[in-house]
Amino acid sequence: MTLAPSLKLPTITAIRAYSMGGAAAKVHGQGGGDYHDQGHDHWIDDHIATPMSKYDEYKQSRQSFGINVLGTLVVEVEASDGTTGFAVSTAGNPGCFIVEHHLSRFVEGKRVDQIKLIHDQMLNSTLFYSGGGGVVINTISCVDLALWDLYGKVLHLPVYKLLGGAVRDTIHFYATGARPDLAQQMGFIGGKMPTHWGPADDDDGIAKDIAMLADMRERVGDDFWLMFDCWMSQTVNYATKLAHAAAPYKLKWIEECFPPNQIESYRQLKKNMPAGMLMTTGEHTGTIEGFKELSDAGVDILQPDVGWCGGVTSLCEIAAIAKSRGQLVVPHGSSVYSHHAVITFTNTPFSEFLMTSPHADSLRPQFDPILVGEPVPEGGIMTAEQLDKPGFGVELNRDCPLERPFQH
Ligand SMILES: C[C@H](O)[C@H](O)CC(=O)C(=O)O
Ligand SMILES: [Mg+2]
Repeated sequence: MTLAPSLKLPTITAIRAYSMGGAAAKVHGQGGGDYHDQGHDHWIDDHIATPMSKYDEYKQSRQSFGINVLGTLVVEVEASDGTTGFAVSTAGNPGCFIVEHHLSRFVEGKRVDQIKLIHDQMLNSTLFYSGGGGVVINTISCVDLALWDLYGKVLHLPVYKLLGGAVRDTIHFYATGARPDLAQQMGFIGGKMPTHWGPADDDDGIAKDIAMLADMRERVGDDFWLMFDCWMSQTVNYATKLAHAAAPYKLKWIEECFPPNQIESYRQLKKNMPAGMLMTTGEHTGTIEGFKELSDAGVDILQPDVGWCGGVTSLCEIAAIAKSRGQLVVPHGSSVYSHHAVITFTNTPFSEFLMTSPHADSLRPQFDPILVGEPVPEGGIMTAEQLDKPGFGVELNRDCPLERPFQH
């Protein structure tokens, strides 16, 4: 078959990987693709419950145990017609090594539309060291996103149009941060707060997080959604007690109570949940098999991070798993990479906006400062028009302190 002349697509001539921030860098606390790499006076590092909270010395700050060691990974791909695409995720220098010395062989020389083939080759060739998740899958996700960006930029189409087009004109957002009451004033439909206490604090911990919820419910009134994000910090018993204590305050969902592979814990919690409250998780799950297991366990909302689950190519597969079960897929906040996908999903009625302003009191683009032109919801809403630019509609901010630690 010969393609129409206009459809003769260029090939990929080069892939380059850069890092910013993280433990290997001289400059820290900027944000970027590793949104946990913020300054010290930031809500996202203020005594949030984690699996490390059982150690007193790691209770106060997630940076103290290394949540920001990886830093930002930037992957840039260049086509034979001179077009470039790029993406960012969380993988820093280790990601740069994997891209330059391993994944580059599957990318260079392929046509810009061969994304699914490259995706399959990246996943299968890394199975012997990926463990089905973590920094390897973050890296593969970043390459996948860069390829979609390049494809859109070559065709002069936004990624959401390449994926089949928008199923709605707008995306409505809830906000994650320390101040749901301020998010309400900004037009968001709900607010998700981190829990600050966990099983090591026992009933006292539950009482303190419920006091925070009660105070927030008082501020926002009855109809605004409030949710808890538990960042893998709990046990089934603790999560069950917390969920029941939160029910009178109309907690909409309880998120990521356990580490990603504790499928049995999710199955148990689902059985114990108060009527009407949702159980959600998925941001640290890196395979479609993992999402199938979470779906089987009865998770109500699957929450893949498109930068950590295999990219847009995997996110579409995960959305299909959820759809086949009547479950929702509401990705973990990942800005444009998520917006372009979710506007095409029938089972994503709303999405997440992660507040990266230090006090969660103003709108700051999630991956600030690494993307130029990163859109933010206006009045809690984003329109399809805001996404109507080639690729993911953003450019790389070359004023950021990018390093290229490896070259092939
Ligand atoms: C606030 C949470 O601990 C985490 O930093 C972000 C997250 O899990 C989410 O947005 O969901
Ligand atoms: Mg979360």
